[in-house]
Amino acid sequence: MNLEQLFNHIKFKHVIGTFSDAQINKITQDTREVESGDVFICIEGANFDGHGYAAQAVEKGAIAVVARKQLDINVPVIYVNDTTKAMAMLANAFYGYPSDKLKMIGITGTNGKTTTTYIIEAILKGLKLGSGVIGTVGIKVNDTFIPTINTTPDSITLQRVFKEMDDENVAVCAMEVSSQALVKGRVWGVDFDVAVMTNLTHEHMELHHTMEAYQAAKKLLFSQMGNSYKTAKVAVLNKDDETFEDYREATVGEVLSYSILDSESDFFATNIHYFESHTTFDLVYLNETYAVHSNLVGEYNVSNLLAGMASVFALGYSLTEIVATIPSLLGVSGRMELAAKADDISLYVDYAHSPDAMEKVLATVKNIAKGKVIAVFGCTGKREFEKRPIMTKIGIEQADFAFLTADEAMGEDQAEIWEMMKPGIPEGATNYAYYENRVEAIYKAIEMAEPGDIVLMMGRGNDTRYYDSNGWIYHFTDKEAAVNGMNRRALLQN
Ligand SMILES: CC(=O)N[C@H]1[C@@H](OP(=O)(O)OP(=O)(O)OC[C@H]2O[C@@H](n3ccc(=O)[nH]c3=O)[C@H](O)[C@@H]2O)O[C@H](CO)[C@@H](O)[C@@H]1O[C@H](C)C(=O)N[C@@H](C)C(=O)N[C@H](CCC(=O)O)C(=O)O
Ligand SMILES: Nc1ncnc2c1ncn2[C@@H]1O[C@H](COP(=O)(O)OP(=O)(O)OP(=O)(O)O)[C@@H](O)[C@H]1O
Repeated sequence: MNLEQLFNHIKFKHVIGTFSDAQINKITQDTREVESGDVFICIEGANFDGHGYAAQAVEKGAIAVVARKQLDINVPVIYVNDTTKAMAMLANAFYGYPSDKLKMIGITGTNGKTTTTYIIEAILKGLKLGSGVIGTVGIKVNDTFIPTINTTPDSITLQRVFKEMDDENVAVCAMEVSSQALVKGRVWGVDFDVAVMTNLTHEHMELHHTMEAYQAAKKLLFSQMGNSYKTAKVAVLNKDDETFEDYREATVGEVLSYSILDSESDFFATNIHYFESHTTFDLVYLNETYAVHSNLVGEYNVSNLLAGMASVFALGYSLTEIVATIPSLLGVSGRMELAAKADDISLYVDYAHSPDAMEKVLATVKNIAKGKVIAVFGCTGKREFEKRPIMTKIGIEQADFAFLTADEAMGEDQAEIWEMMKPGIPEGATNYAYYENRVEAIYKAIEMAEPGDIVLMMGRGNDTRYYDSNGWIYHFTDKEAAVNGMNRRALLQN
């Protein structure tokens, strides 16, 4: 594709300079990635203004630059009034509108997005369909894994990945859509066939400031889904969540509701039985009952399973076949994952880092523990300060004993984080201890555990990168600390 062909896809523009016939190598918004033959797009970000990098992009071989502000450079400049919108339009055009060719499921909500994408992936694999996943854990194109920085990447990365998915015969892509991505236009031009809402609770206030703004941000996924009945669009909505009516009104698509409380919902889970390592329930859809067996535990995962099954069903696949695939999912990495088990003590790692997720996972663990529930958790640095006492309170009130410690401090002073956690300690509570060092907290929790107990490490899931108070970044996983802690316990006992 040459410059003329690419920029024909933008209606309102002012071009300074003359386009050459050269083929475009790629489009990018980052000078650190610029190669000869690229088109560079200037984005005004949170830290830098891309316009300041335009000259550097030309030095590195950019053959055209898209800008909003006046530039003095010796390659054609395409002026537009919104470079982020232009970036989404150009990325779609450059990669040939690949999301139109895939079946796209977008999942939003505070908690449960990652889990739901992996439920969908397992169903797709069970149905022998090519599958794509995009989210917090990374990108998967069938079985090829690609690491990412963002839960929902920028529009260029997205379109490039969709193209790759299409080339690799992916039939359905399940992607997490963060509220930040919706607000910042990262998913502009993504043709979702199905949009899913898990739930909405207090999170990400550093960006949205109020719950109303946060709810409005997530609603964009539903209001942006194609306003046409030529291709079927479906909104899969959680009837147990307060957003249900609001989001139902926002979409022109057909709605499939799901619930574990309301028998009037389309996908209704009843007769639910919770076991230590699996869950069974009856799925009722239009008076037909399907027996579901899942290796995921916890009430919240029944909701996630309903969302996952409804999403694939919305694309036209047989519900009987979908239900038959559910046992194939053994678990989701870092989400209630058994990290170690010995002496009848089970150690789980989980990604709960919001008050609601903590409540849900602690309730689940209390349900299955034969003995005590010993929790280990902290609060992330540099964000969501108001969550800190709330999480502290929940952890101490719900666990039999809570080891409070550091999560990723992200360069913030851990002593400061702890000061903000302290007001959440319930009056008179004695069932907690604070160890600044997370490894020490995990070891102490393991030391305390007796047969029948569960140690639950929350907040980090399967994260491998740890960014501490001093600004140092190094490899650290809760799972490895748990295994080492169990070995240490065995040594201490002998
Ligand atoms: C605050 C925010 O949203 N930041 C995102 C944003 O970066 P930014 O606005 O800070 O960009 P910037 O660093 O100021 O740079 C501006 C422009 O100059 C360019 N530049 C910059 C430096 C240089 O040397 N050369 C150059 O060309 C940059 O490429 C960019 O185009 O655009 C980047 C590219 O798309 C994102 O990777 C980055 O996400 C950062 C890593 C981030 O932490 N984002 C969070 C807030 C986020 O989006 N989180 C959600 C998930 C949340 C959840 O559900 O838990 C997510 O979807 O990941
Ligand atoms: N439906 C749900 N409702 C409430 N809590 C949930 C739900 N599903 C999972 N959780 C809890 O939230 C944690 C994170 O789950 P998951 O990674 O699936 O959510 P997410 O929406 O992708 O989160 P993030 O946006 O932080 O990446 C889990 O480890 C579990 O403790």
